[in-house]
Amino acid sequence: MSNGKMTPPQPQKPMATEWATSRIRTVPDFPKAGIQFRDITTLLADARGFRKAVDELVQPYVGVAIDKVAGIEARGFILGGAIAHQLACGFIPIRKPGKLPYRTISQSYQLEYGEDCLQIHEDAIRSGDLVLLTDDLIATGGTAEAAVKLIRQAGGTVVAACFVIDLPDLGGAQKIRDMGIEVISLCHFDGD
Ligand SMILES: O=P(O)(O)OC[C@H]1O[C@H](OP(=O)(O)OP(=O)(O)O)[C@H](O)[C@@H]1O
Ligand SMILES: Nc1ncnc2[nH]cnc12
Repeated sequence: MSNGKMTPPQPQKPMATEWATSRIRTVPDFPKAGIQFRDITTLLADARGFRKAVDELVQPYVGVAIDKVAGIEARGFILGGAIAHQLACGFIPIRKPGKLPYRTISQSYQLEYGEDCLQIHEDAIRSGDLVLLTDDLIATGGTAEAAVKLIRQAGGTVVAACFVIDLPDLGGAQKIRDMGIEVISLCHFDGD
């Protein structure tokens, strides 16, 4: 300050996304010690919260050319099904290994708390399909990155990726933006 006076503390404005964060439960030390698990089941169980979450995830893509919504197992199925219905698009499940019955393409990846693999049916996407990717949460971005690689390998173009929660300190959203993909999220938790 040039006049030497201290700025008085400003009242914290409620975040625009307070409606979402207030409906998300944090479970400490799940599934491993030190992880603050952001649990969206409490948001999903709330009729207004679930509807608003889906409406806000859909809103930027109304009128945008999208052929398919791809949802990542497991919570991405719940959101992705609703988003695909609202956008009148097809839905593609991106699943954990051994769950899809037909021929698959696989991609392994690192998690915040371990390693895993995702699969997609090799014929789930037609060449040139425009795909909206969704999941409940993006942390390190390893899961979403693997999903993007699968969609691209199958011949699709990822138009955007949308999440309820971003953990920005883990850098995942930036990782996906660096792949040339628009990322939106409804709320974020800092310090994870
Ligand atoms: O950005 P990342 O660091 O990759 O983490 C994000 C992923 O972690 C969670 O799923 P989880 O792997 O816990 O699987 P689940 O859906 O079977 O619980 C979440 O639903 C995302 O899919
Ligand atoms: N902190 C977290 N909460 C919920 N899901 C997650 N996936 C990776 N990190 C997570």
